[in-house]
Amino acid sequence: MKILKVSDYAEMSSKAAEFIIGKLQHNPKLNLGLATGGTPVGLYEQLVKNHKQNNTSYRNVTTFNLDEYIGLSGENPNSYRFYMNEQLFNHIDIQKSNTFVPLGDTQNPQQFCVEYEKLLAAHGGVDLQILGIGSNGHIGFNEPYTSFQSETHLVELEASTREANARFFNSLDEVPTHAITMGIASIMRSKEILLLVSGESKRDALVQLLQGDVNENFPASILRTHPCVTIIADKAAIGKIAV
Ligand SMILES: N[C@@H]1[C@@H](O)[C@H](O)[C@@H](COP(=O)(O)O)O[C@@H]1O
Repeated sequence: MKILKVSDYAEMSSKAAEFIIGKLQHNPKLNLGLATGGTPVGLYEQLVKNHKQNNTSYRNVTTFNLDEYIGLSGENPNSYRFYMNEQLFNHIDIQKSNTFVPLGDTQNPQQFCVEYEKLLAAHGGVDLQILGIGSNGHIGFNEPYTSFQSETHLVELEASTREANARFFNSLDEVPTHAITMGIASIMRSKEILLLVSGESKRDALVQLLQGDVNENFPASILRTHPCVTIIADKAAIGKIAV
């Protein structure tokens, strides 16, 4: 794993944007795996800014999002589909039909998961996957003890994850209890992974990722076994960790 140390959230976001734009210049048909949550908001802002200033094109890009809450339609402002449209897709020249986010209001989540996995394979998989990390080490919505062999599946969210994400909802009760997420094996099939880590609240998770064992009790630890991972972490997240 390569680790790039940056001063703060703003620098993490601009370095991550530069990283993606560099990949797009080599491969305008990039299959880009996207994450939601607070961490990549600044990155998406930078991508939008760059698109406006430099005309970087996403016309031939296909995107796959990691996860979505069960029970929320794409029109619900708390859905990850809505988030992606607002933060990124509505402001760049991507074809909406090439943007895939799991369907939170699907009638048949199990079947949907199988189809999503097929869709990823049919497109030749993800070239570059953007990831954030939960403080318990979750990636996507793969909570601790998720099998490293898992593919896209339905999950029950941990109380700590629902509490961490309650800040986006009116109350904790409104946070869905379940989600669809790409599995650990699905994420690990990406050719390349870019993990963004910002803030003191992620420091313990970063220590565990860099220094702990590769173990299903800490899902992100599997990234240590991937051949091409870059971590961009800010000073607040790194603290005194030797990197
Ligand atoms: N499902 C998302 C993840 O994809 C995200 O990376 C992580 C960290 O979120 P944040 O960036 O808001 O700290 O938790 C959320 O629950």
